[in-house]
Amino acid sequence: MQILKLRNGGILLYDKSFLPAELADRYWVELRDQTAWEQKPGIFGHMQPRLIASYGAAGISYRYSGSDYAALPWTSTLLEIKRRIEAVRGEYNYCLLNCYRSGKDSMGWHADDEPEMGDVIGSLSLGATRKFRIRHKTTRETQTFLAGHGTLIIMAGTMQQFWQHEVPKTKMLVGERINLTFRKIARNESAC
Ligand SMILES: O=C(O)CCC(=O)C(=O)O
Ligand SMILES: [Fe+2]
Repeated sequence: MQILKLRNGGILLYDKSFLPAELADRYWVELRDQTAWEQKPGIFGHMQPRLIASYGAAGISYRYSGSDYAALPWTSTLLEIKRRIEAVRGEYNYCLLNCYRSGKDSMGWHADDEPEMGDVIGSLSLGATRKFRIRHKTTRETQTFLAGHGTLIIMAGTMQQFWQHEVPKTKMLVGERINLTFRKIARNESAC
């Protein structure tokens, strides 16, 4: 496990081989086959270039790219993975899953800095290896990490305030990748 201290108090934990291969294989098959994958429109009405699904505690929903995603109830696979990541750092009540079907699927530069979002986000990758890049919002300093089968990346500290991250498209022939981001979302008490 590498612990990187980034500019302005960002913290990134990187463990390339967090999961043993057999366990990563089992989670990969279960999540690929048992997740309620959907493709959703993004902010400009185009479809997002990936499939998504969200799971979590009862009553948790998450606003993202202008849409509200009510969490489906936790599955035993997701609870097992959540416990493993919580043993490293964080405490989570929500998981957003992304499926990148090929090198054409991607996620653009963003920060998960919504006010209701906790500052520790645990991200597990399965399947094809893709680049996960981070960029400082003002200095534009950039670092690239390889997120492969069983890689854990935890973003913590002030990372979402000062840094953005992306999964760029690639022209290389790559297979499917599933990424899970575990988050802690504050309940919206004043929902009307
Ligand atoms: O796929 C990844 O590694 C990143 C996913 C991500 O940044 C997000 O879901 O907000
Ligand atoms: Fe993100």
